[in-house]
Amino acid sequence: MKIACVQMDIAFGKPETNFQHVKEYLEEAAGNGADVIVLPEMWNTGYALKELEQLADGNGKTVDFLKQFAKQHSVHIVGGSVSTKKQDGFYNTMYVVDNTGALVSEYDKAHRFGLMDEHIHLEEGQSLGTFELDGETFGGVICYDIRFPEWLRAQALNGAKAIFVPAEWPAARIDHWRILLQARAIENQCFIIAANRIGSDPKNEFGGHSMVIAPWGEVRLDMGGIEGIAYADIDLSEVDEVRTRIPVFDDRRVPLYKKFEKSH
Ligand SMILES: NC(=O)CCC(=O)C(=O)O
Repeated sequence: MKIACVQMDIAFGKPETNFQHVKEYLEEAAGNGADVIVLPEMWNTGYALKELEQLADGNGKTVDFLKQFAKQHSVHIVGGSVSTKKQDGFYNTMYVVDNTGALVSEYDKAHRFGLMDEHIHLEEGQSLGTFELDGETFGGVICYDIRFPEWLRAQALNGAKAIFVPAEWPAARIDHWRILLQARAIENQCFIIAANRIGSDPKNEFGGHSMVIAPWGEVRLDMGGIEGIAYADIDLSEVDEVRTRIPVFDDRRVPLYKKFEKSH
C-alpha cells in the first residue's frame, strides 16, 4: 500500500485558498500512484476558531470534494480534518473516503486541546474512528488524541492495523510528537501514519515531521521541515508478524487492570 503524506502550510481563515492548495497536492499524489493520501488537521480554516460561524464547513462541501476526487482518481483519501458546523455546534472532523468515492468514516476529534482553545469553540466527538479500506481495518485519531494511549489502544483492540494521525502540532513540542507517535506504534504493534502541517498562524509555529512508523517502532518516513508530499510503502502483514513475535495482546491482564481502575 503506497501512502502519500501531505505536509503543507495552511492559510489562516482562508478555506478557498486551502481547497485549491489541497487539490494540487491530491493531484500530484494521485499522479504518482498513491493508494492512500493523508492530509493534515483543520486544513480548511486552520485554527481560526473565532470565525467558525462564517468559515466552518456546514454544507458538505469537503465530503463532496473528497468523494468526487477519490472516485475520479481511484484513490483512498484520509481527509485530514476540517472544521465543520453540525446541528449542535462546531467539530474538528476527519472524513475518510475510499477509492470508489464512498464515505467510510466521519470521526470527530475526541479530546479537545485547551492550549489552542478547542474546549471553548468545539464539541467533543463520540465515535471510535475505525474504518475499513480494501478489507482491512484502520484507525484514525486527530493530533492531541495521541496523548491518550487508551484511545489508540481501543482502536487497535477493534482491529486497527494502521492508525492515521492528521495534526497541527506546534514546533515547540515536536519532541513529544515524535516520541508519542513512536510509543503508540510500539505499544499497539501497528503502523502509525501521521501528517502534520508546517508554517505558522497568529499563535503558533508548526513543526512538520510527518511520519510513518512501523509496528516494531522504526521510523520509515520523517519529512522534517520540508513542505510537500512524501511516500512510504506499508505491508500490513508486518503487524501480524510483530504481534506473533511479542504477543502483547494475548498477554494483557484485563481483570487486573479493571480491579485497580480509577476515573482520575
Ligand atoms: N492541534 C492539537 O491538537 C495540538 C496538540 C498539541 O500541540 C499537544 O501538545 O498535544
